[in-house]
Amino acid sequence: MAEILLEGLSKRFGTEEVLAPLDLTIAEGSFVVVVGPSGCGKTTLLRLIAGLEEVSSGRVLIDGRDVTHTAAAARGLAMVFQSHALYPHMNVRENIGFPLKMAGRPAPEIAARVQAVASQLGLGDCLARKPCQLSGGERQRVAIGRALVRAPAAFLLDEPLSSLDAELRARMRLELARLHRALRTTMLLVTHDQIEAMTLAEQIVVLNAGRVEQTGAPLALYHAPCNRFVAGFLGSPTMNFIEGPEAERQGAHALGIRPEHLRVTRAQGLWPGRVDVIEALGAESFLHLSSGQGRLVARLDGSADLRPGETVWLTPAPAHLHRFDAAGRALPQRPG
Ligand SMILES: Nc1ncnc2c1ncn2[C@@H]1O[C@H](COP(=O)(O)OP(=O)(O)OP(=O)(O)O)[C@@H](O)[C@H]1O
Repeated sequence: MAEILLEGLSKRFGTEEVLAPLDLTIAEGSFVVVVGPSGCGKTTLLRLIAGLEEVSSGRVLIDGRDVTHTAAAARGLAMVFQSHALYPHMNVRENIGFPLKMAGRPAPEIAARVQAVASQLGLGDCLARKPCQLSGGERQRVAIGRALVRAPAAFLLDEPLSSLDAELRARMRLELARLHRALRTTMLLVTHDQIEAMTLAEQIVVLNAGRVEQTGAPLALYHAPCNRFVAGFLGSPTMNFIEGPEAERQGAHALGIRPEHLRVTRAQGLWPGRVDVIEALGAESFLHLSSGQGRLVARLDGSADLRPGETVWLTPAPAHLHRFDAAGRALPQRPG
């Protein structure tokens, strides 16, 4: 287990700055998720930490040791990639044991370590199988096992779930969370999937165009985003944004209200609206509405007793109304 400290870490490719200098502490044993849109620099950040890319400035410290110019293999970190890249001709036992074999460890030690890791990951019954005889989730666990067998100080995971289908991804999310709880090894995962970030992270780092927008606990960011980018990036369906006279009346350039905080009633409320489409999912429904404030989405528990075309009233919950200035920065909540 290790603490990873980044100090003023930055990266330029030629004249293009893909990561502005960033400071970040990844506490020992924690699960940190870096989330951001495609091309924002997530993979580059992992590669800098892993030692697969030279930094342009700044330092990487692992447990207080400056490893900025240390070779990747000597950093004691394990990187797990999107493509699990198992050796197809080797069985699970050989795949997991491969790094120890390469390191010239004696056969009895390899056998014992592989056995221990496989039972930790619930792979004890699959040791003789080849990758093509495994499910996607099992393959993923073998890839993690191969990293785990070297007892890494920390795991760096680059979109490890993105090649899986939706159902398996949801299952593997849970498995990763369980695994982290069992191992308590420091994990840094990068993803463009905000649901993965919200459900896995103890701490989220929102990255946008090479800059850290905000860092914090998932729900802290969800409820108190520091700007419009973070507000719009976290949450699904996304936050409703309202500009124009209504926002100005409330002393802001834009208002933000999440779908679950927009009340829909037949009795008079704040803004009139019309139901365009209802997405009924059973446990919840999403109402797509037209109003003088633009198109809005509201979330209701259960099914809605409403029909498309119906006129309704919309009222945002005042305690959950976000206000943003013209630069997109969050303004303080209005008292009352
Ligand atoms: N070796 C390189 N040379 C030049 N530019 C690069 C190189 N590697 C990455 N980039 C650029 O740096 C930026 C960040 O890339 P990076 O792969 O870190 O983004 P990402 O957030 O991981 O994206 P994605 O989610 O699509 O994988 C991109 O604009 C990319 O084109």
